[in-house]
Amino acid sequence: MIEMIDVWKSYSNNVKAINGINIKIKKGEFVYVVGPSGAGKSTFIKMMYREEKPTKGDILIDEVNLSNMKEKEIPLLRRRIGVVFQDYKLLPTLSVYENVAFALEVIEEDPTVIKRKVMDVLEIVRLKNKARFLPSELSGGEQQRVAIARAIVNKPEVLIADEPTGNLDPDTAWEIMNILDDINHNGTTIVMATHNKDIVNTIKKRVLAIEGGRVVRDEVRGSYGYEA
Ligand SMILES: Nc1ncnc2c1ncn2[C@@H]1O[C@H](COP(=O)(O)OP(=O)(O)OP(=O)(O)O)[C@@H](O)[C@H]1O
Repeated sequence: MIEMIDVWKSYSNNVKAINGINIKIKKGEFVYVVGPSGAGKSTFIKMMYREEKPTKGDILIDEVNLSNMKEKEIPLLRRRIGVVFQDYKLLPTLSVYENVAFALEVIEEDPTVIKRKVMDVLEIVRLKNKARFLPSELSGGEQQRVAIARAIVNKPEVLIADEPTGNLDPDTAWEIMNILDDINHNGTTIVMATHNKDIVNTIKKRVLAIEGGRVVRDEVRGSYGYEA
């Protein structure tokens, strides 16, 4: 369902971040993206939701080619792909409920449908009881759970996570992983960049290791392979 064919990415400062990547990710897979700092993991991930455009090559999500996608088509793509970041990126003046509902309001969903969908998804991340809270009134793990709820409320086919446990203590990181694992078991494809050695070595999944903008390892039930 996700395919990269001979993908290259140079930034305007001439940094060559991705240097010829060919990969296929099947529907329902869970893939860890690992590698040293500066290896190109974030760039690889950003190209999957068209935050960055490849300099060369094709990126296909099902039949849609992101490389020649028009700007006006991007919002439709973002409905099919949920994204979670290390720093949550919640809107600070909106409540938990409003942060999640926002993703549906922008697509003009019916208000009663919005309410049902938001409460359903807050149930999945176990935050129904904090729906009226502001992000600043939540712990880091709770904020990340809101961000996950927002990312999955549109029922995307793919969930992309860039270091989702990077700011969290080990126990909270495990809690987030268990939620991501549940979401994956319900059929959502997950691609997650991470530096968390314990998680990668314990919850075994496919591992793509990137170094110098190339895939240097692709293992079905891989290990982290670097010192933490
Ligand atoms: N917007 C940008 N403009 C110019 N260069 C960039 C930009 N973003 C990333 N780079 C460069 O591209 C290379 C790959 O960066 P990237 O953020 O993809 O690595 P990473 O593997 O995610 O690193 P980390 O683990 O530290 O987050 C680095 O040399 C980085 O400095």
